[in-house]
Amino acid sequence: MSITTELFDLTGKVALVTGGATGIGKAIAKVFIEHGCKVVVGSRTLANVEQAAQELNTILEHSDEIPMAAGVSLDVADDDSVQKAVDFAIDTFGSLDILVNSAGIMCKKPTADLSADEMNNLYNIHVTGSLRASQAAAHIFREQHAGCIINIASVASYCSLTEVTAYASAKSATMGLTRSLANEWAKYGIRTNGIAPGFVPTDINRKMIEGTDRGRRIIENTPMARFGTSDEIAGAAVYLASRAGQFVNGHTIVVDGGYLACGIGDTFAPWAQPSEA
Ligand SMILES: NC(=O)c1ccc[n+]([C@@H]2O[C@H](COP(=O)([O-])OP(=O)(O)OC[C@H]3O[C@@H](n4cnc5c(N)ncnc54)[C@H](O)[C@@H]3O)[C@@H](O)[C@H]2O)c1
Ligand SMILES: O=C(O)C(=O)C[C@H](O)[C@H](O)CO
Repeated sequence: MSITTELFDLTGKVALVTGGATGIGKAIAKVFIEHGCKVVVGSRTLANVEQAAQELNTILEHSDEIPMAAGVSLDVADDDSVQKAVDFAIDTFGSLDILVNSAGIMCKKPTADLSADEMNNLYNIHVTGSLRASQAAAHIFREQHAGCIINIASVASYCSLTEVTAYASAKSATMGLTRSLANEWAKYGIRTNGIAPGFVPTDINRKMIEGTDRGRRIIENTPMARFGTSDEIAGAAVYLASRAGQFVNGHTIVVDGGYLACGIGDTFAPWAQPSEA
């Protein structure tokens, strides 16, 4: 094995990926397996995670004989369910080294109509859900004085996007959670970082951005002039989880095709665009 490969090698590691049956979480599970990591994918519907695990087990030759993936029913809004998922990872693969908090939901509506319940629900899934899973995993990480937590934030952690106030608030808090865990838990050998993806059409946002004016404006404001793919987000997770990222702690890496860097003041303000006449 070359030195370069070893730098990113995850052989012998075990990861739990919340929301790992679809989208970005599933892509992270896939690239982890390609780098030697065993992965438990967790999501609310058992049939979905079992199907995802079955697919993930076909990635590597012979992985059906030595399974690299397993699925567990997981609701990050429920303490017991989160603890059971962590226990499942230990029972199935013998350890837990990496937690990826990718579970998420969207709520799009004008802020004037946003209810406190909707706001709290988004916060509960994205922020408190990540806290629950991180606390459960940290029991294991502290015993072994090693562990890596990766929280999936968003470009919405950094800038305003129209009519996704609950989501953007929760994603901003995700970055705060990341910094706090990085600060408090480094002494236990735990590193906590985040990834802030740009716009990737997945179940969470496809209807909002594929073939819509909103999507067109996003692409116009992205220097690479396209949406990203889940696979393009996943590489950052390998970097953060492997020896390559072993001194990185408390940061959120933006992977957005240049969206945040290019000046997005007019992104969602069509009334501010110069007239075509
Ligand atoms: N797609 C994007 O453009 C984009 C951009 C930035 C950040 N994100 C974030 O990336 C993460 C993954 O989203 P995605 O784009 O892959 O969408 P996705 O809808 O494919 O993935 C979200 C997953 O979370 C699961 N989930 C929802 N509630 C859950 C709960 N209570 N418990 C357990 N699992 C639950 C869903 O079933 C789904 O599998 C989310 O946190 C999302 O906010 C996505
Ligand atoms: O605001 C939009 O149009 C979105 O699609 C929101 C994205 O899904 C959001 O940035 C994902 O974190």
